[in-house]
Amino acid sequence: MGGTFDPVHHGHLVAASEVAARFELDEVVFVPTGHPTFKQEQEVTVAEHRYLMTVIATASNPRFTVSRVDVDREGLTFTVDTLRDLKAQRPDAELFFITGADAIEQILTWKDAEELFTMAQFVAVTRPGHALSVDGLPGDRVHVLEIPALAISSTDVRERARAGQPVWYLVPDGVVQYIAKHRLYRGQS
Ligand SMILES: Nc1ncnc2c1ncn2[C@@H]1O[C@H](COP(=O)(O)OP(=O)(O)OP(=O)(O)O)[C@@H](O)[C@H]1O
Ligand SMILES: O=C(O)c1ccc[n+]([C@@H]2O[C@H](COP(=O)([O-])O)[C@@H](O)[C@H]2O)c1
Repeated sequence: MGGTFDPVHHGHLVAASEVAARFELDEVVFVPTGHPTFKQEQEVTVAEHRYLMTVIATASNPRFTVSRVDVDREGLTFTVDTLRDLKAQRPDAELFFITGADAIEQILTWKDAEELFTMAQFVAVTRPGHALSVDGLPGDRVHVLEIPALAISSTDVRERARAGQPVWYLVPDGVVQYIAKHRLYRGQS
């Protein structure tokens, strides 16, 4: 599952858990972006903080891991590179890339979009506030999964933290504490 995870929240974790159960996945690899290509206009928290919060959030689940491939790669983050790197590390694995409804909607504008579908299957999960459409995408490589609706976004968590509002129960407890300890999101939205 790729994401900017700024910060990781329970919407991400439920999506990963649901897809893992439905598709009987051995492992869900969370891949925080290095420099997200579609978020160049906005301030994004340094990758190391986002990576560490993702490690904290996933630590208790034996099937969840976190990869540094995008964080450690120079330049903008493209999923075609993510999948290439993951495949090189796990040559025998069948890859599924998990996305929410908003992300899958844009996938045809991603770099090397056609090639992506040859490298992995895609699982598009429902997300409150976003219509889930996979029209025009290859039906044999793109799956749709309805998951419990959690109307949580990283944007909302950042805005709450900045406003001094609680973020308990929107993100894992360790992430609440990490945000407070490092005084994240105090000066941005
Ligand atoms: N509440 C949610 N339910 C289902 N999928 C989600 C949810 N939140 C995020 N996702 C999906 O997780 C992936 C990573 O999302 P991302 O890290 O950009 O979080 P975000 O909450 O959308 O962040 P932001 O508000 O900063 O844009 C995307 O594919 C996104 O669609
Ligand atoms: O490869 C691309 O062109 C591309 C363009 C936009 C987003 N993505 C990926 O989609 C995932 C979610 O991205 P974001 O910006 O919504 O956090 C993340 O893994 C990104 O690397 C990938």
